[in-house]
Amino acid sequence: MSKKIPAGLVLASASPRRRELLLQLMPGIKLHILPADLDESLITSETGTARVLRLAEAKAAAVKTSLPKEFANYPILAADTEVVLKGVPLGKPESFDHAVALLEQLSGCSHQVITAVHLQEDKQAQQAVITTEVSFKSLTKDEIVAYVATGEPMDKAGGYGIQGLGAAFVTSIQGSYSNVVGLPLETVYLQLRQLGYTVI
Ligand SMILES: Cc1cn([C@H]2C[C@H](O)[C@@H](COP(=O)(O)OP(=O)(O)OP(=O)(O)O)O2)c(=O)[nH]c1=O
Repeated sequence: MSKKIPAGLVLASASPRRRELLLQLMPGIKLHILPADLDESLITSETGTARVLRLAEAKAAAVKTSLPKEFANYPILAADTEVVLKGVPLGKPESFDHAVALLEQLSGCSHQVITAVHLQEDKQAQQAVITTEVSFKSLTKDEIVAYVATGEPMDKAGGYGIQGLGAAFVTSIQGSYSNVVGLPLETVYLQLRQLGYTVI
């Protein structure tokens, strides 16, 4: 059977984690990284699921309009990750104190990490939202402040990174690990297959 492998892929993301995860799935792929410059401020009435779907689709649409000619036929992959606590999307920390406040809310509780993935090829689009349940141990103020001082929380939804020092706070996880880091690989794999591509 002949394999259909994409000649290249456009990753509509500034996230180094998404780049690394995608290369884990497709080590030889020619990647064109084109971050979308969007307003990602929280809309208070919007659910987490609606938000991640809207943003993942908007990121793909934004880069589609500015693609250099040589990448015009490549599939476009975009994603958005959000941390949701008791139904409320938390966003990313806006300051040191905000990061401390977010981690105080996550302390001793379970929350959901949701990622929407949008894979676009020509007029065909694959979309999915994946949820992972994550539980945190109870945190002291001192450990929260020391963690925020490392700088790790600042560019991450919910103010922590499970792939970094943040792992020290996680007591359990139910669902996809790569989803928490920003790109659920089992979903990207399925979406690529649905477009007819062979990955493995
Ligand atoms: C919860 C959690 C989030 N994150 C990251 C994944 C995402 O990169 C980020 C959520 O913000 P996003 O807006 O989804 O992504 P981004 O701004 O980093 O990149 P882009 O929009 O250009 O694609 O939080 C971790 O790296 N580890 C974690 O444990």
